[in-house]
Amino acid sequence: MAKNVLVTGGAGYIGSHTVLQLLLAGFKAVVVDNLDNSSEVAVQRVVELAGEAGKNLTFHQIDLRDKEALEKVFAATNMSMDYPKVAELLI
Ligand SMILES: O=c1ccn([C@@H]2O[C@H](COP(=O)(O)OP(=O)(O)O[C@H]3O[C@H](CO)[C@@H](O)[C@H](O)[C@H]3O)[C@@H](O)[C@H]2O)c(=O)[nH]1
Repeated sequence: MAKNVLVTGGAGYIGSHTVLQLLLAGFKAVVVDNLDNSSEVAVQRVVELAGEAGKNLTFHQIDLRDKEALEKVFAATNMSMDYPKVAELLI
C-alpha cells in the first residue's frame, strides 16, 4: 500500500517539483498550501504530468497554522515521513 507523504507548500516551485517526484516514485502526496505565493493551476499541472499517478495527489487549501483544519487532514489520512527516502528523491 502506497505511503502518504504530507508536503507543506506543495503548490509552490520547490513543493510542486517534489510532489511530482513523490507521485512518480509511487507515494501518495497530501499537499497543504494556502496559495499565498502560488496557484491551484500548479497543482493541476502536476496531476497532469504525473499521468496515472496523478490520482494519488490530494490538495487542501489551508493555512498550516490552522490547527483544526490540519487535524482534519491528519484524521482523514494515514501519513508517515520517510526522511531518507525523501532526501534520496531530492538529490
Ligand atoms: O504561510 C505560507 C507561506 C507560503 N505558503 C506556500 O508555500 C509554497 C512555497 O512558498 P515559497 O516560499 O514561495 O517557495 P517556492 O515556491 O519554492 O519559491 C521560492 O523559490 C523560487 C525559485 O527559486 C523563487 O522564484 C521564489 O521567489 C521563492 O519564494 C507556496 O505555494 C506558498 O503558497 C503557504 O502555504 N503558507
